[in-house]
Amino acid sequence: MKNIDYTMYYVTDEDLLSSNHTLETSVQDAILGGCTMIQLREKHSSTLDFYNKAIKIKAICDKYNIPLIINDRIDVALAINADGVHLGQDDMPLDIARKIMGDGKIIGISTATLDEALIAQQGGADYVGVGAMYSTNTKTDANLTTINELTKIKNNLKIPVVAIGGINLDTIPALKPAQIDGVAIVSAISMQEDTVSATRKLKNTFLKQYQTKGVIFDIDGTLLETMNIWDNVLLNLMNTLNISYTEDEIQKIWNMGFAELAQFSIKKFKLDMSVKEFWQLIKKLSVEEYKNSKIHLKKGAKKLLEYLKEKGVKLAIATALCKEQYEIVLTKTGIIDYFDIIASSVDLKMEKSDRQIFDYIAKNLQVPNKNLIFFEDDINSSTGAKLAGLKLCIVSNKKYNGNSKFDALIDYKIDDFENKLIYDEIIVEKN
Ligand SMILES: Cc1ncc(COP(=O)(O)OP(=O)(O)O)c(N)n1
Ligand SMILES: Cc1nc(C(=O)O)sc1CCOP(=O)(O)O
Ligand SMILES: [Mg+2]
Repeated sequence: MKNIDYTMYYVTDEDLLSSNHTLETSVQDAILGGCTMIQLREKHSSTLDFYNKAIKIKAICDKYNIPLIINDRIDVALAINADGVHLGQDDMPLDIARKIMGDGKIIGISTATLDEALIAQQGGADYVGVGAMYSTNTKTDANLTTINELTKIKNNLKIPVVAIGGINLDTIPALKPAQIDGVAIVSAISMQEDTVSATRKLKNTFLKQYQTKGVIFDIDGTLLETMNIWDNVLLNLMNTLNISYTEDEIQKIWNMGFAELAQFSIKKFKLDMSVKEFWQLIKKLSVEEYKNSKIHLKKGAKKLLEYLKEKGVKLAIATALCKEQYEIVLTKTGIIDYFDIIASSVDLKMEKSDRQIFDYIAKNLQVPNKNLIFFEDDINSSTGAKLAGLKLCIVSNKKYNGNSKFDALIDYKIDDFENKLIYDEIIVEKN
């Protein structure tokens, strides 16, 4: 099956756009706000206009690697090589559409009942759009369906289920019992001036309905108070190499990854060493420091790990430390056995700014991405988690300056693990 994220599915309607937007800016901003899929729905355009718009929207979707679905028109979908088409009960029959489109394309089918949904699945649909959940001015001829029917559909289908019709910040929480794969939205995105923020709020509200079934922790600065150790590592690094960073540079260093620090230092001090040799030196110095120093867990960390284990929540680590480093600190602090998987970005050659490492952890834990939360102190290392559709909780750490560009990605912010918010809202849901 095609690996598509249906979480936040923006269905366009040019007539509804807020006056500060064009179709293109609206789609681009929805994507920046976390929309995972776009449907171009043009009910009044000529074929030429539809085609021209589709070409432009395809370029935006390709730029961000977001799937583009064309509403109703198989010819337009094929002409622009869209990812798929969405068909209603009165549109082209599914079997014919599949013959024309081929197996590689996504075909979504509108359904209002379990019977329709089962027929769509049997006929080879890739997903179903279920609605209208609530009456809506955007499509006045849609039959209403209930949350109960939606839940039945989700429980009886293997293919993804998205809800449509009157979905907004107020109605999303009611969808929770169905635990569907995503929401398809027109007006609650199109009509907003601040599309980025509106989309983000809708997505976060939707993601909150997923119970946390797995928690991923970063190590340095998040689970462990190891930042003073890294002060010493930096000092020893400067002494060993006979170099000196300015105060300003030291501030910036806390926001850099190891590779970036190596490249920066080698260039600045014209060091006669490779990035690999620089990393080996840091590794050696940090291993010494980890071995010789007292290492403290962040306040409340042990209690939280015990609590999560008892609740059957899967636990993982995503760290930039390699095995030799993390084994020392996790063993010294007595927490190494809590984790079902420890993923080192260095050992796996995957960046935390990329979603790959989070997809890897989710697969190994056998927990869907939507049910995972990532605790991290460095926002720069958190973009991958958001790209993978995880919830994100930042554990404040004074060493990191933060980055306003990424601030909007944060779902929760805490100072340490004693914060009641973790137990009352982040991990345990209040019904
Ligand atoms: C995701 C999704 N679900 C349902 C629809 C409605 O399709 P349809 O019934 O064909 O109505 P129109 O959108 O064509 O007016 C949809 N477009 N997307
Ligand atoms: C396009 C569409 N299809 C529906 C269905 O029930 O199949 S409801 C709908 C319109 C959804 O718009 P809004 O998010 O503004 O309510
Ligand atoms: Mg249609």
